[in-house]
Amino acid sequence: MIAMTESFIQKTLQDASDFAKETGMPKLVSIVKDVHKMSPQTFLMNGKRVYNGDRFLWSNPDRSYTFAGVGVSHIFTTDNADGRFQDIEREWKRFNEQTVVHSISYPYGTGPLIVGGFSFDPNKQSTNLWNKFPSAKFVIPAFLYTVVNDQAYFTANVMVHPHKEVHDYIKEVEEAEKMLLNFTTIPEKSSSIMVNRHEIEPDKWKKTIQKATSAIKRDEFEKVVLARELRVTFDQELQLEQITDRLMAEQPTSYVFAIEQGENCFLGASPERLVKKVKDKVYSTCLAGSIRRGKDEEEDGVLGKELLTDEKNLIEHDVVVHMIKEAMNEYCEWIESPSHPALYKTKHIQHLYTPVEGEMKKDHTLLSLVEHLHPTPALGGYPKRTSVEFIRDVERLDRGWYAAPIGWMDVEGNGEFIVGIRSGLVKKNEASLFAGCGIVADSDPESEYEETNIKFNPMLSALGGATHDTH
Ligand SMILES: C=C(O[C@H]1C=CC=C(C(=O)O)[C@@H]1O)C(=O)O
Ligand SMILES: [Mg+2]
Repeated sequence: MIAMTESFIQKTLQDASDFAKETGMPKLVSIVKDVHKMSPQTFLMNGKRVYNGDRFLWSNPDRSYTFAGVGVSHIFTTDNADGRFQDIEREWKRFNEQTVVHSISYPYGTGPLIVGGFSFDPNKQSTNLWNKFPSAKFVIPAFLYTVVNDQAYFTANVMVHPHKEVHDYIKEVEEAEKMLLNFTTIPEKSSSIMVNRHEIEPDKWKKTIQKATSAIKRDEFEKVVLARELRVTFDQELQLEQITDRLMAEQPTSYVFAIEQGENCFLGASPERLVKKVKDKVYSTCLAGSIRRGKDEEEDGVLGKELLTDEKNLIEHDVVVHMIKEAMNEYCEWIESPSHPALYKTKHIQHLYTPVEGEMKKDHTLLSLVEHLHPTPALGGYPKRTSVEFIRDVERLDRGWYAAPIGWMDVEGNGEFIVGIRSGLVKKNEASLFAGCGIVADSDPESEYEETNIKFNPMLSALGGATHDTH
C-alpha cells in the first residue's frame, strides 16, 4: 500500500494552492492511490462521455505494465522540425522544475508522466489525414489507471490554479474517481462488419520497390523501408476500447498503444521497442527480417529456421544491428548484445530479433537517444539521411506517426518508446492501416507485397475485418 492519506493529500494541495496564490503560477499535484483491478478498457469507456477525444492507452508485451489515461492536464507540442526532440525535452524539464510538486514519491509508471509521440518525418509534406497529429505532441493525462505487476493505481494529475479552492479540487477528484473506476461498466462488444477494402496503389508501390533495388544496386544507399496504406471501411463507428481489447488479447508479444486526438485515434500492436530507460540502463531492439507463421508447429519451426539462415533477411537485419549498436555505443559507457539474431514470434509473423542494452553516459537522456536512433534502418533505411530523402521523394503516402517514436516518460526521465508499426489511424467508421518492408538489393516486389499483407493482419483482425490468409 502507498502512504497517501487524505490529510497528506489535503496538505499537499493546500501548499500548492498557497504557492499559486502567492506567485500567480500553477502547481501540478499528482495524487496516487491504490485501487481495485479492472479492465483498462472499462476505464476508457467510463471516461468517454467527458473525455472523448483525449484518451490514451499503453501496454507492455507481457502486460506487466499497462496504463489507460483520460483528459489532459498539460500539453507539450512543437512544429519545429529540426529541434522537436529538444523542444519537448526542454519544456518537460522546465515544467518539471517549476510546476510539478516533488514532495511525493510515486510508484514506477504512476504520478505525473507524459505520453505522446513524434511524426516519422517532419519535412514530408503532410496531408489532411494526419492533421490532428503534429510533428511532436505529448500530454500529461488528467487521470490515469495504471497496472504495474498486478497492482492497480489511480493517478489524478491536478493543476492547482490561484483562483480555485482546495475543497473544489478534492471534490472534483472524488467525482472523477467514482465515475472512472466504476468497474460494473461493461464495454460494448458489438462487432463491426467490413464493408469496403481499398488498397492504395499497390502496383505503383511495387514499382517503387524496383526503384529502390536499382538505387541500392547503384550504391546510392544500402537499405530503405517502403510502406503502403490499406483503407478499410466498416458498417459502424470503430471503438478504441474494443480494438485495444482485442489487440491486447490477440497480440501477447506486442506492445499495444492508442493515442486519441479528437475524432482520430492512432493505435496498434507494435512488437518493436525503440528504447527503454530505467535509471542509467537503456534497452533497444533490432527487429527486422520477416517470415510468415506456419499452420502447425512443425511448419512454423521449418519457416523459423529458414528465416534464421536466409541471406536477404539477414542483410535486412544486420543493417539494423550495425546502426543501433553504433548509435548506442556512442551514447553509452558500454553496450551488450548477442552476436546472432533469435526469432521473435507474434500471432501473424516471425522476425529476426537482436536486443541491445547498455549503460547511458551521464550527459544523455531518453529523448536524446530517441532522436539519435530515429529512424532506425528497420523503419527508415541506411544511411539515414539518403534513405529518408528517398522515402520522402518516392513513397506515395503520408506516414504521419506511423513508424515513428511513440512513448511515455516520467519525471525522472525514465520511460519507453516503441515504433508505431502494425498500426492504423481510425476515424469514425474508417481506418487507414500502414505496413512497410525493409528493401535491400535482392528484394522482390511480389514477396515484399505479400509481407505487407501479413503485416496488416494484426489490425485487420482486431478491427473485425477478414485477415489475409498466408498458408
Ligand atoms: C516497417 C514495418 O516492419 C519493420 C519491422 C520488422 C520487420 C520488418 C521487415 O522485415 O521488413 C520491417 O523492417 C511494418 O510492420 O510496417
Ligand atoms: Mg522484411
